[in-house]
Amino acid sequence: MILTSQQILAKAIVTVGDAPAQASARATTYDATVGEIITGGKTISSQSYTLRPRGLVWVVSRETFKIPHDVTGLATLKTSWTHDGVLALTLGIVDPGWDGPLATAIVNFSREEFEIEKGKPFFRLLFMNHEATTPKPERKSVEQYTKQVEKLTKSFSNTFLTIDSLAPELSEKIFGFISPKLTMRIGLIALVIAILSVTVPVAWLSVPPIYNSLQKDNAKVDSLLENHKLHTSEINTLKERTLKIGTQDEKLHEIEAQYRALARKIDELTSKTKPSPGAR
Ligand SMILES: Nc1ccn([C@H]2C[C@H](O)[C@@H](COP(=O)(O)OP(=O)(O)OP(=O)(O)O)O2)c(=O)n1
Repeated sequence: MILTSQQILAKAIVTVGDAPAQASARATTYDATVGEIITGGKTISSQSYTLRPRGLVWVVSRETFKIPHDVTGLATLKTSWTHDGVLALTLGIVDPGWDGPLATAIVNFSREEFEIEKGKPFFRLLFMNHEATTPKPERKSVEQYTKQVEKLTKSFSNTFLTIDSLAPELSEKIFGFISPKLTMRIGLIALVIAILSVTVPVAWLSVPPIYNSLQKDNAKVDSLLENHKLHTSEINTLKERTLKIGTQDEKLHEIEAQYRALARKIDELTSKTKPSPGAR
């Protein structure tokens, strides 16, 4: 059975300091309020704390919860905080026998700053009545619990990773660390790699066709050279033949000339030996 706020008061579950808690504005739950705000191992002394985006802070409730043996509590963050992009890392069960405040780590997941004010509600507590149990009592004062949280937050980050706000910080750190000269060299190397990544595959694809066509061209050149050799030898044979014909022509001319000379002599002799018409 869920306890009503009157039943919560009647069972004296909630106390603030030594005084019993005021009546809850809720019908069946109790709103725990911000008591101490702790970050980086220290308790904040001011009345409020501005939780920046990605910021993480611990909150300890102002109230102490003394849970009877027949009651179990359930703590959850106020919905309006969740709607503002603020979440609690530890919610959960409050066991029978627990006698102390409650605490949680609050993370700002929003892009806006979030104001945490002491005395303002942050947790909603639901209590359920059941058969009596025999739990081991666990008592913690607000001071003890605050000291305990201070100790654990010394080794706790006060920010939570949020990539969009982390990216500018990281790039600032990286490019602040790397000199502009080195940045330029890295840029140039990246450009060369980009160009190679485009040209190498293209070259790789076009080399085999070019190689094949070169081989074909070489074969053509070889066959042309062979033809040229054949033609050259044919031309030489023809030249030799022409020369022979030339010499035969000359000899023919010579014979003709001799023949003509002989014919002339025969004519001369004939004319000499022929009796003149008056000599008879
Ligand atoms: N936001 C919360 C939730 C619970 N508690 C308290 C009340 C619980 O009874 C006690 C133990 O809670 P859990 O059982 O959830 O935690 P553990 O299992 O780690 O603790 P343990 O093993 O010591 O019981 O812590 C708290 O201080 N703050």
